[in-house]
Amino acid sequence: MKIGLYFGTFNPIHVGHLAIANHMAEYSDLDKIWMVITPHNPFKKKSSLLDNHHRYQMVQRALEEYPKIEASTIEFSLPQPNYTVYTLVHLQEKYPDHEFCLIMGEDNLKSLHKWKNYEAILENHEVYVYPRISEGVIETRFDNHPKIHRVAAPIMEISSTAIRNGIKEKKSIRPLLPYEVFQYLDEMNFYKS
Ligand SMILES: Nc1ncnc2c1ncn2[C@@H]1O[C@H](COP(=O)(O)OP(=O)(O)OP(=O)(O)O)[C@@H](O)[C@H]1O
Ligand SMILES: O=C(O)c1ccc[n+]([C@@H]2O[C@H](COP(=O)([O-])O)[C@@H](O)[C@H]2O)c1
Repeated sequence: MKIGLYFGTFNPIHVGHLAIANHMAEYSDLDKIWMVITPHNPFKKKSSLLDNHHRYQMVQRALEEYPKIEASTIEFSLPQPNYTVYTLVHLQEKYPDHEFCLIMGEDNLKSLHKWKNYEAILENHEVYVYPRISEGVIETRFDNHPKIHRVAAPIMEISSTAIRNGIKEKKSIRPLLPYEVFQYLDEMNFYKS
C-alpha cells in the first residue's frame, strides 16, 4: 500500500488539517493517509502543548467518519524531539511492504533544508507538497526535484495557534474545529488560561 504520512503537532487538529488530509485521500494516488501526532517537533517549544494522549484523542475523534485516514501514535515511543528521518526508518522496518510518502505544506518545504538528514528523506521517499501562505522562500535546490510533487489542494488559512489564542480570549472558534474536537476541548477546558 502507498501511505501518505501527514505529520503534525495537532495542538489541536482543525478543519484546515482535515481538508488537506481528505483532499489527499480523495485526489491523489495514496491508498491511505496516516496522521502522525508528533510529541515534540524539534523546531517548536513545548509550552502550551497538550499531552500526547489528548492530541491523539482529538485526532481520532475528528477521523471517525473518514475510513481512508487514520491517527498514528508511532512517534509516541520514539526518542524526542522527533526527527522525521528516524520515524521513517522505524516505519519502513516495521512495515516493509508499504511505501511511505510525506505530505507537507509549503511552509514546511521552506525549512526542509534544515531538517536532520533531509537528503536521506528525499532519497527514499516522495514528498507531496500543497500550497500554504507563509513567510520565507523555497530553496532553489528543491526546484524541479524529482521526489517533490506539487498538489493543488485548497488553501485554508487556519492555524492551531490562532485557535488557542481565540479560546484564551473567549472568542468563538467553533467553525474552525471538527464538532467532536470542539466538544472535547470545551468539556476539558483546554487552552482557556
Ligand atoms: N490551515 C492549514 N492548511 C493546510 N495545512 C496546514 C494548515 N494548518 C497546518 N497545516 C499543516 O499541517 C501540518 C501540521 O500542522 P501543525 O500541527 O503545526 O498545525 P498549525 O496549525 O500550523 O499549528 P501551530 O499554529 O500550533 O504551529 C503542517 O505540515 C502544517 O503545514
Ligand atoms: O526531522 C526534522 O529535523 C524536523 C524538523 C522540523 C519539523 N519536523 C517535523 O515536521 C512535522 C510538522 O511539524 P508541525 O509542528 O509543523 O506540525 C512534525 O512531525 C515535526 O517533527 C521534523
